[in-house]
Amino acid sequence: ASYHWPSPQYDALEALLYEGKSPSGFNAGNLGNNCVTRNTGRAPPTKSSIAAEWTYSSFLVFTKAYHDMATHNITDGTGGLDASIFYELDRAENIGAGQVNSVIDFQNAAQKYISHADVIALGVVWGVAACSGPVIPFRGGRRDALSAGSPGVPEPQQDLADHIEKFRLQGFNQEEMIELVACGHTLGVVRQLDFPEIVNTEVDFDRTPGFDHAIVSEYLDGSTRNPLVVVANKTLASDSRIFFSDRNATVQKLNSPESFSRTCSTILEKMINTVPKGVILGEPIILLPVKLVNAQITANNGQLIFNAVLRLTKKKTTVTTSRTVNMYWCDAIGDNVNCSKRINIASSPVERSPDPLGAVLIARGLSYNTYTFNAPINAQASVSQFWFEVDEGNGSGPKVHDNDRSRYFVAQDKVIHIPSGTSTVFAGYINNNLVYNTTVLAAVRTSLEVKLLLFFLINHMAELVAPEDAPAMLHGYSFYQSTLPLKPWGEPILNFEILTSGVTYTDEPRYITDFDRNLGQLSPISTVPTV
Ligand code: HEM
Repeated sequence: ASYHWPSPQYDALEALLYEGKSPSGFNAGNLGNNCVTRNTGRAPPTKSSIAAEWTYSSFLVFTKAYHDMATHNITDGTGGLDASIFYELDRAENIGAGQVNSVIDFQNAAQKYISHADVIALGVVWGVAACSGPVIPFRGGRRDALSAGSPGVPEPQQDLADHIEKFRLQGFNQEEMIELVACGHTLGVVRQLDFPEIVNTEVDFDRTPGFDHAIVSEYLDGSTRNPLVVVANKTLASDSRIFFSDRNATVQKLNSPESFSRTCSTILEKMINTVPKGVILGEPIILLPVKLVNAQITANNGQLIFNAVLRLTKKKTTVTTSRTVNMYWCDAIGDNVNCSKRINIASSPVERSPDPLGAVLIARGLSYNTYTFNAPINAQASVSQFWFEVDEGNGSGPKVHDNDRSRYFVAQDKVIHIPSGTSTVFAGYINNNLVYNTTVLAAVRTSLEVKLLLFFLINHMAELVAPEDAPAMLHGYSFYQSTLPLKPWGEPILNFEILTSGVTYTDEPRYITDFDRNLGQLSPISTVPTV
């Protein structure tokens, strides 16, 4: 199946996987810059520290992903990677306060198109890629459980037969069990806080922070400090029992960079794709070379604007200095409807490179640029279809990107979001959580009789009303406003729903801040006659 716009779920999963852009609006792209192997403790609750939290969260979530998946039972097909972990945190087998924090962070990251379970699976892909491991293929479509699953997480004091049986129930044979434990324990530590009978501080499973075969090479050459091997009380030496359970045959096979990377990619893919019976995962999410990131009608300083953002990927090594990108569009109403007379053109978009890159992009040696158009339009013309032309400036001529000839379109222009009247203001703390007041300004076509106008912000909802001190006129539109106190996590994302006499219009969720940054610079526009 090939990609065709609009595919909002694919777009959301693709952005999260490759750009590290969370559906709750938080940019987790910094994951790619770090392979943090120690949980240094929960950072104080400031906005800037959220990024740091994510860095180790993705890593901690790696453990959580296994713990979540461990509820799978091959006999009846129940359990698996289904985010049931949220209901299981009070179990002894899920010990570890840091882990609870990381799960709550990830809980907030899910949204309309992405389940919590998909975010947990992504944590594994990110965590491994950020630590220079393989890029595990990722599919979306996991479904969230509504209650706890059956217990199944192995614990160090259990004997070998017990562990073999637990992994068998999860769908892994003995060799796969050894692989999974080695691949999991190449990252991270055992903490005194959680396991005082094993360590009296924090001890790494191996000496290298990266995702590599040191976990098995150190074990095989006898230099290992792995707490689950060298612990004095041998009852707790579960890694030792597991690795030696086939006389080291499997760990020996894993003892090279290539075989470790290849085997771990396969076994971890199997782990994140272990889902309850009946859940069907989608195709692997591939990086889109050409992607429409955003398209909406909006306004600034009384000017109606058609805002569109195109994303183009490139190899990090290829520098394209002479690339030009133009946007073409047709009017939706008036005497030039659907380009009956003229085609509109916007040029010189604002070009941006990502800051910073997501882990999976770095691992793939890829980067991207976005091209933001802000074309001034008027309410009597609006926008129907649009498309792009890209010229790399290398003599090969312009290339049309028109969504496989069906072109892109603006979903609706009835209710529009006005970024300049939208703000989040720090309001204080509630139970150690930051609280912001979020004010949202929208404009609605004056011709519509509005019965109810709602906006949604993460899990919150509020009604918008005409503001007392309305901003300057916007021809063809009237303003509506509301303020909502909420505990945001990352950067808020919003969408509107408007009930008029007869029809309900809903717009797509958008990131407030993403969009704010892009406004202000209008694109030069021109027209050519339709031939
Ligand atoms: C018999 C099976 C297993 C046992 C007994 C076991 C036991 C443990 C223990 C005791 C810790 C220390 C946790 C802490 O101090 O908070 C740990 C950490 C960890 N385990 Fe396992 N584990 C097993 C299998 C796995 C598997 C299959 C994976 C993933 C594929 C995995 C991934 C991890 C990771 C990434 C950490 C480090 C977490 C961190 O640093 O925060 N483990 N494990």
